Amino acid sequence: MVLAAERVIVPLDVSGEEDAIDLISQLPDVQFWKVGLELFVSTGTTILPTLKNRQKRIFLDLKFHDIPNTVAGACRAAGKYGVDLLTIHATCGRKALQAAKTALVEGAAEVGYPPPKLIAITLLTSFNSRDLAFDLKVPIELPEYALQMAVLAKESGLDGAVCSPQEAAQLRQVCGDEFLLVCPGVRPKWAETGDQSRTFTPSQAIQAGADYLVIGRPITAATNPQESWAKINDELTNV
Ligand SMILES: O=c1ccn([C@@H]2O[C@H](COP(=O)(O)O)[C@@H](O)[C@H]2O)c(=O)[nH]1
Repeated sequence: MVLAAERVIVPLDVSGEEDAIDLISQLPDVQFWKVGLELFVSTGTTILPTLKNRQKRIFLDLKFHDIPNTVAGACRAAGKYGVDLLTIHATCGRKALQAAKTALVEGAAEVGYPPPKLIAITLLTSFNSRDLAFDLKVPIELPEYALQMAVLAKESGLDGAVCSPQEAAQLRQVCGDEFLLVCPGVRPKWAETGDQSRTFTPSQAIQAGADYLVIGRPITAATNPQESWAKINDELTNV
């Protein structure tokens, strides 16, 4: 039996701290929250101690993408907040991924936190095959591209990858059981897809091998977020 509280991460994709705290209070069963670009750029780091004080786990999803020295500096700083998960784009390349991982572990250790997990974005879940081929001019099939990005992350010493649940089974098979797979692009049958292209339902995503599902708007934009959370939990308990 799968419990949403153990496997679902909910993004705080709002622009104000009050709205974020309101969501956290409305959904007391959510243990793992994602802080992404919208909230971080709007309000800075203040939500991080709020989450820690409530004993919540933190996925800091800032999707770093820069040269080795710069991502290393950002990761060293992020490690000092006591976050559990942090993202970087695999397309930063091997040297930047390695430098980022080393700096993140050192930053956390400097203030006595356990090492956070650094996971690589393989290919954003809003992309489809056409976007990859015609806009990015990548001349290989999408699943193979996502797999190669995950392999690069693993070879560079990262802890896992962010991938579409549609690619999770293949990544799991190639990268092994210890490699963390975090999957956005998850949509219950009753939810709108929105800007996500490569989606699976929550139960399909778990069956494909995802460790964590990131599910935002189907919960946070619902008239009754608690009811949506309960429906997702019901679906998962039957997996
Ligand atoms: O490839 C990616 C990487 C990150 N995300 C983030 O996940 C959530 C998804 O929210 P929904 O409302 O469930 O679509 C969002 O914060 C994205 O920034 C992603 O969707 N795809």
